Amino acid sequence: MSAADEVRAPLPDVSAAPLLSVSDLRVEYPTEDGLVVAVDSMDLDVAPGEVHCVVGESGCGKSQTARAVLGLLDPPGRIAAGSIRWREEDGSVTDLTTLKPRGSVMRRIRGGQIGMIFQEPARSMSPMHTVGFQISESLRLHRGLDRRTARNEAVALLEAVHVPKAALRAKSYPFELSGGMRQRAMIAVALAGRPRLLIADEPTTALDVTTQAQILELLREIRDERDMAMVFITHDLGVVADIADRTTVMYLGQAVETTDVFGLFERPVHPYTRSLMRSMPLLGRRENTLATISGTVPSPLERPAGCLFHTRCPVVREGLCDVNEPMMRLLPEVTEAVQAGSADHRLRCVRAEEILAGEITVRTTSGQEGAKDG
Ligand SMILES: Nc1ncnc2c1ncn2[C@@H]1O[C@H](COP(=O)(O)OP(=O)(O)OP(=O)(O)O)[C@@H](O)[C@H]1O
Repeated sequence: MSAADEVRAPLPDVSAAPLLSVSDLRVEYPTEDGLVVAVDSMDLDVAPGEVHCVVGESGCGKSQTARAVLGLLDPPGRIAAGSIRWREEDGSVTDLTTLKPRGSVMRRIRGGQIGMIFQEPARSMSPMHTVGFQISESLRLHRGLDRRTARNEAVALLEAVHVPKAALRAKSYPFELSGGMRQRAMIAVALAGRPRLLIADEPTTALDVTTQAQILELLREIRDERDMAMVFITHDLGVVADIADRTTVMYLGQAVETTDVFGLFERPVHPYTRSLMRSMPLLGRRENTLATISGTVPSPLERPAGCLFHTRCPVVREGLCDVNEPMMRLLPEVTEAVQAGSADHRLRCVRAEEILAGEITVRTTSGQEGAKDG
């Protein structure tokens, strides 16, 4: 059984109006060395109730995309182009890029309708206040509860995320808790506003393997119990196999392939996605050697012309890939893809048809796949 087979079915309906729709997003940082383009032409649609994983190597713009959505870019970072459309409960749509990051509307959405958890609880929890106080404050701000009700509800939330002796732990400061318990407390804070979307940025990366599995299990349970979607940022394909409904693969600030979890594991097409899949350890993989992706990620100060991946691509065609900037488009072999359940498989590669037709295969440096053409 492949890793993807273990993911629960059925997948959420992606034809439903997206809850979150990031379109053509560009995030820039003017620096002394020049303009850093952290995110460019980035698209990301999240359907109601789906777990959408965002994967890619370090520095590819996963966190910057999430922080742009949350209005949490550090100065001098700025959204230079694009839209971030958020569907409100009443069906109306708000473009989050038009809101003041610290304004009242954004504060109502962030931490309320959109919850967030990070790798480091210190980024979303204060070391100065008890865990119970922080959950209560969120309950009061986003749900208008009075002090006493909020206190009781905070303990109930800690119980819901399986913190033992919740009433006692509510009186603890974050630093008094173990890593796993702190992560659970942070999840309780995030859930206090009854979010319809939870943005989780590498929430399990710093944890040991056992605790990581427990937190993933908790997140799955929460998603199934509450009507909540999740954007889950990770560089770990094992985590993707465990939790994702859909996945967007990012390279150098943009989405290069987006597909449901079956498409990702059974039928990845983009040469970068294929290389990435070969380079990451996965439970149950038969080969015991891992490939490396040749070359290094170009500097975001000097982004290549044409396809951003062409400088490392094993099937680059000179005169084509280094010239033409590929657009995001639907998988060409639509009929078969639809039958396989990947109706919304999109990617950014001008050679996708040749790859799909088997005219070229993507060779990685460990050489598990042979090339029919170069
Ligand atoms: N304050 C800043 N000033 C300049 N560049 C920045 C700043 N913050 C982020 N960047 C750049 O934005 C790009 C994207 O960073 P981001 O943190 O989103 O990557 P990531 O994919 O989340 O990586 P990781 O997995 O390591 O967290 C990187 O090239 C990074 O150097």
